[in-house]
Amino acid sequence: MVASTDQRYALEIEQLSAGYDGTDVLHQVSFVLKPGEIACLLGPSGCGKTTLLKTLAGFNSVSSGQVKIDGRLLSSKDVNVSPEHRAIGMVFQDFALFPHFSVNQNIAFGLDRLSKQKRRQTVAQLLELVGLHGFGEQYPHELSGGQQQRVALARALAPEPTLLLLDEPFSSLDAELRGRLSLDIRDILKQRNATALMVTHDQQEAFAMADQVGILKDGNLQQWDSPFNLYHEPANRFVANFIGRGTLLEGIMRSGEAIETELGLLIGNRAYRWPEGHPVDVLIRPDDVVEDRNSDMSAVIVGKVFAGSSTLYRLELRSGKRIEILCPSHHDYELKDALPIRVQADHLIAFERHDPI
Ligand SMILES: Nc1ncnc2c1ncn2[C@@H]1O[C@H](COP(=O)(O)OP(=O)(O)OP(=O)(O)O)[C@@H](O)[C@H]1O
Repeated sequence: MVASTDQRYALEIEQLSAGYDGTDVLHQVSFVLKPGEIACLLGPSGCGKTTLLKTLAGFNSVSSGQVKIDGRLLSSKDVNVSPEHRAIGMVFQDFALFPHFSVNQNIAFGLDRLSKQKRRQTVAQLLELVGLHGFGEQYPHELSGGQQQRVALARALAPEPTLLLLDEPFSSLDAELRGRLSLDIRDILKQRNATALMVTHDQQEAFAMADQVGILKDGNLQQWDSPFNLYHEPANRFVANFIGRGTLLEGIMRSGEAIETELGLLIGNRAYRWPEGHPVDVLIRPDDVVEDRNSDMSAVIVGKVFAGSSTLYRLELRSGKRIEILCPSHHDYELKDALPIRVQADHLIAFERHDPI
């Protein structure tokens, strides 16, 4: 095994390509996780999220690149440390608790090396941590889905793995429970200073839980960044469309930071790299547009989704292009009303448009 000179990272993935039967599904994926960081992988179905977790866990071989955990080389073309020697914990969507073991026995499963007393102590601490004090003698079938998932987490954390992998751990739970549990689990992981990588389909969940989020498309990592940056600084059109809501509006550069669009001359508050006259597409998010009774620009309401404290309106512009706007829900409009609007954005993301107008 090769010891890394750089011990700052819990996980280092460098130029990793891996797949099945000689065909790569992941292509030169690189990112790092610091100790105690939580990251999520997002991407369309089939993009390779689970394959990446399986490769990190040691179930898939690597065709090129390498995986290091805590500075230890675990996977490369010539090295493949077996799953049980990787110090990795795993939590999957179907919990996979042992049905004939009590909660205590499930959590103690990977703790053979500890003395009986230490084992009992560790299990009690973990039960407390996951909010299941007093449930130790119960069996999995006597617990709710959320409680079972907490036991699965406690079991995975018990041997103090260097890295925890979670594959859609909340997907079989209802929406409300997922929301609560994801925040609880973030707190639990942070209290343990655990380093974790989670696959999810749910952007809100990823944003709520993760310090870093990776966006995969066709096995290629598009961006590895904080949730804030993914939303506000998407690296390309794919990320811009995939993350959050928004519309790409056609525009023409009028100066270093001004773009003419059908919503008027927009000042992007950033230096773009294109010359005057260059065609671009500007990303307009629902929070970039506000209602403004003094504006002489309006758009027709063609859709309305009430969401309690706010309402999302879909508006049709003169060109037929649709944008969305988020309004406080006490500002109530009807379909077909003309809503006066103004673009109010701190900064605007634009992409070069290759097609001539
Ligand atoms: N055991 C396997 N053998 C061969 N190909 C596989 C195997 N498992 C997955 N694949 C293929 O690898 C690609 C990536 O699959 P993977 O399960 O990693 O995607 P995913 O992003 O996790 O998808 P989802 O979001 O639908 O769970 C897909 O094209 C899939 O068909």
